[in-house]
Amino acid sequence: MSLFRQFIASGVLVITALLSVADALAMNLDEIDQLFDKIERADISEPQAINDSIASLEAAIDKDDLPRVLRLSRLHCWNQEADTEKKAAAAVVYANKLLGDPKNDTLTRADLLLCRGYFSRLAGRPKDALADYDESVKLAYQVESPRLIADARSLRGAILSFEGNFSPALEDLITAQHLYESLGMEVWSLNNLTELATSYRRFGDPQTAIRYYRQLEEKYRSQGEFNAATLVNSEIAMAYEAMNENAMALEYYRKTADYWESANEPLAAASIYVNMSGALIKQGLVPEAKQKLAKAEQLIKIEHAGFYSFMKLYQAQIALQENQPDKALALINEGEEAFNSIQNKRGLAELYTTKSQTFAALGDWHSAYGALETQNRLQNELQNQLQSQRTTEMRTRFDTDRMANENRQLLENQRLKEHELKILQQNKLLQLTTMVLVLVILAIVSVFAYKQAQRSKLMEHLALTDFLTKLPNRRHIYRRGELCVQQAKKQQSAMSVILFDADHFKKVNDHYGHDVGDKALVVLADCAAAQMRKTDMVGRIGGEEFLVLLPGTSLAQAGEIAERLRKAMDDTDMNDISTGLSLTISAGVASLDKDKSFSALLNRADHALYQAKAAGRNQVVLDGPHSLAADPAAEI
Ligand SMILES: Nc1nc2c(ncn2[C@@H]2O[C@H](COP(=O)(O)OP(=O)(O)OP(=O)(O)O)[C@@H](O)[C@H]2O)c(=O)[nH]1
Repeated sequence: MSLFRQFIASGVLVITALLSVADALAMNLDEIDQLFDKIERADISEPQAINDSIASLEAAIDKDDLPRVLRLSRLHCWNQEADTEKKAAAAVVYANKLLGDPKNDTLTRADLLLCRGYFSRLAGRPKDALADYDESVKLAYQVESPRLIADARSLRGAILSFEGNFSPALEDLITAQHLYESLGMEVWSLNNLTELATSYRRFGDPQTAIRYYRQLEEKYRSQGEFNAATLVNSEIAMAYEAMNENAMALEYYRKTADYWESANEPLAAASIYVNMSGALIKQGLVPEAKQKLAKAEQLIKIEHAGFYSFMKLYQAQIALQENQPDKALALINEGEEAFNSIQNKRGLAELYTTKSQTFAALGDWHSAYGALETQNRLQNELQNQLQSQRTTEMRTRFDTDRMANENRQLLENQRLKEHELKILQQNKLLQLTTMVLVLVILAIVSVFAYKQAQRSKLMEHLALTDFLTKLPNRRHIYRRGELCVQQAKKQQSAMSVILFDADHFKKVNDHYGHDVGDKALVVLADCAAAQMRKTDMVGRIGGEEFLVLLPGTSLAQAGEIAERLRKAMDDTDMNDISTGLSLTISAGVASLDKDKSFSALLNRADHALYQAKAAGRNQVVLDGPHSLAADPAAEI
């Protein structure tokens, strides 16, 4: 029984161990995935912390775990340095190498293309970047990954917006915005919102831009990201200026410039001074504008073409107001060159207005008229552009509902896929647990069945065995007797029985006690069993009465056997059991006759035994003289 208990205990242990191994494994993979998520969501932003996390992922990921190996490869791609064009170009080469891996799945390929495009743009190759972004968006939709679609469309939107291609830019950026917000990816959502707001500003919708910028500023300030909040402030100032709300613009410019001064970022402050001067001049605050431009001039050089061009324009406007048209014209020429180099039409249009006024101040009416014509042409071009942009805006806004619907569908699909995956994983664990449980139950049932069979066998043995002598009991030997008779009849062979009984056993009990009587019976049983062949059977059929079955044995042979037994018993020394104890037996022998029934055979043996007793005991009597003559086996 203790073995059985041990077995159950070990079964329970196996289940517990298996479950805890599965648990530990899942925990480990969970931690790996959580770390991936953190890095990808930009929840970890310190470069050193990112490198450390990637190193620990490298150590933890099994090299046969392909999905995670590929996820790590994508992370490696994005983690390349690109603070110079040279480094960005090296990152493109690295991305190319990763893209060459034949084990890449579609999702990985899409992400690596995006990564290569990103570094191509930083390396000054916007066309390559756009081609990669296009391909990446296509693949991201194929694999229906909302995260990747958001990334690809955000990056593509930014580049399209920069190139002035507003319709597709807004569609990309709005889609990415919905997705990032739905996925709860805050850092990327804010990043994308900045692009979106700037696109609206560039596109001629400063009100919408300001609405987004204000959301961003609030968010950045609440997160303590003051540099980012200040960058947004300067965008707000520019948007107000575009709306001709110069007082508001100035308020934001001042706030921004003060921040960069106190943060010891003089170049950033200088660029704000340039932008600020335009609003100051429009507000009639010329001396302050002059003072700010003087400060800016110390740091803003020709390579900062965007600011340099406006700096020259504003300086020219001041020179003109101060009645110095020659100086103004020289400044205008420098500014014009810079505006042309960056193809800034809006700046050029403003510059040509000042140029026309300057020529007029110089009395050169012809050139003044020419400049005015150029200004008109530029203005018309800008107007037309604005018109087509308005149409674009209408279309994009109209399409917003469609984009939102598409995104909802996409996210729903993603949610379903994740749900299915979860169920699949749970099912696997369930299958494993069920298998283990079934095995354990089978083992337990087998042990039970085995034990039960053993017990039944024992019960049967006990039911057929005499408890004292361990010989077959009456039921057993009678059943065997019937079988032997049937077999003998079938085979036409002889069969005999000896029925023997201890003599005056009552006296033994009375004189020596019941215990001694028991022991004497055991000696008698052992003696009889020892005398017999394997095919014979001795059984105890009553208190001190025994039966011997002798298949294939004639009456005469049986008589001899009975005599041998009688003699053996008579010779047995029983002083070991009790001094002076001796025991004899009387036996009746009968052999299978015409009647051919076991009970008839027994009756005749019983009759012979009765005769042996009557004749004085300690003797063997064969069943009547007729039987000897009639016994066919006797002739064998
Ligand atoms: N010790 C012991 N005695 C038993 C057992 N079974 C029966 N007896 C006794 O055996 C005795 C049989 O007595 P009887 O039937 O009178 O026969 P007997 O004394 O042997 O006389 P004969 O058979 O005529 O020689 C009885 O006293 C029973 O109590 C047993 O298992 N153990």
